[in-house]
Amino acid sequence: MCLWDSMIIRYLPTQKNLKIWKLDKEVRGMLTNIIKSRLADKDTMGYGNDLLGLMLEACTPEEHGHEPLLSMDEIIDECKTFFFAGHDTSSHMLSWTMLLLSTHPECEQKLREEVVRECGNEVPTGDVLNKLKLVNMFLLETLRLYSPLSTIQRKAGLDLEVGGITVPKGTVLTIPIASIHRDKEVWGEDAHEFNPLRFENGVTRAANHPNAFLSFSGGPRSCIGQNFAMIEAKIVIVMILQRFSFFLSPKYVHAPMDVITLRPKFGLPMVLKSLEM
Ligand code: HEM
Repeated sequence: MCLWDSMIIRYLPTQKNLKIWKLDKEVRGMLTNIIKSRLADKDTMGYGNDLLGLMLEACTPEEHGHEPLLSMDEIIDECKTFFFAGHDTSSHMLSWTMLLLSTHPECEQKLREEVVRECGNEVPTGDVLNKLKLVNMFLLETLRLYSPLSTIQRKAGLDLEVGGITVPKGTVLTIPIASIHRDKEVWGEDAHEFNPLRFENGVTRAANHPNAFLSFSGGPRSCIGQNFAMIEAKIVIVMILQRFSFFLSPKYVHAPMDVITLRPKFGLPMVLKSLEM
């Protein structure tokens, strides 16, 4: 198929396109309704103290004396970006964390001890989260072995040379995060093994190269939500460890599947037991 054909096909009413357009219309409709209700409640409730609220505030011409900085369509697109970039990535990180916790019961116990020591049965505060070194190392090791994004791409903006190879301007480079994360030359002989302690001295000292850990990418276009994602994951894991012991259901089939994000193909059936009983 030539480039022209592949461009044209996006506009034809194929079954796939009809589904895409229908879903896009639904998502846009949903977001438009949320935005409309924020605008309607503005005088009594303000725009809201979340990202959408901040965007709406920045775009209010009457308050800033200029044209809106973002159009309604752009605000909707930003909402979509944040939702899709932040939802599946975080939820799959949590799935893999639960898998590794249940297959490493000795770690589960150590993490629970840390959680009980630092925050008892309370909901963790920001200060407490910073003290959870083992939980942090566990999450990083989970991300290393099961990075929600297995590859990212970059387009060379100019002719350049990488590792002795000439890369012409315009070349699309795929950065194989999953392979780099399991490379013995980078992580040592135990690269394929689960060992959270490798992160004992921080992310930059865990491998032979300071930027070897790439789950959130690196540089100026790295993940803008990485701190949020780590805080969110820590809170969830702490609250589960406080309440439940768990093990993997015999029905679990290990089949990581890479569909934009890396997910367990057949889900993650688990058996949870309340610690209060
Ligand atoms: C474990 C969770 C997450 C992982 C593994 C992850 C991973 C990544 C990676 C690898 C990139 C770079 C993509 C590329 O260059 O092609 C990225 C970008 C991005 N992420 Fe995340 N992310 C996570 C959570 C989040 C959350 C919670 C949010 C928002 C609340 C978020 C928002 C974004 C946005 C907006 C970008 C684009 C940044 C830009 O292009 O400047 N991510 N993420």
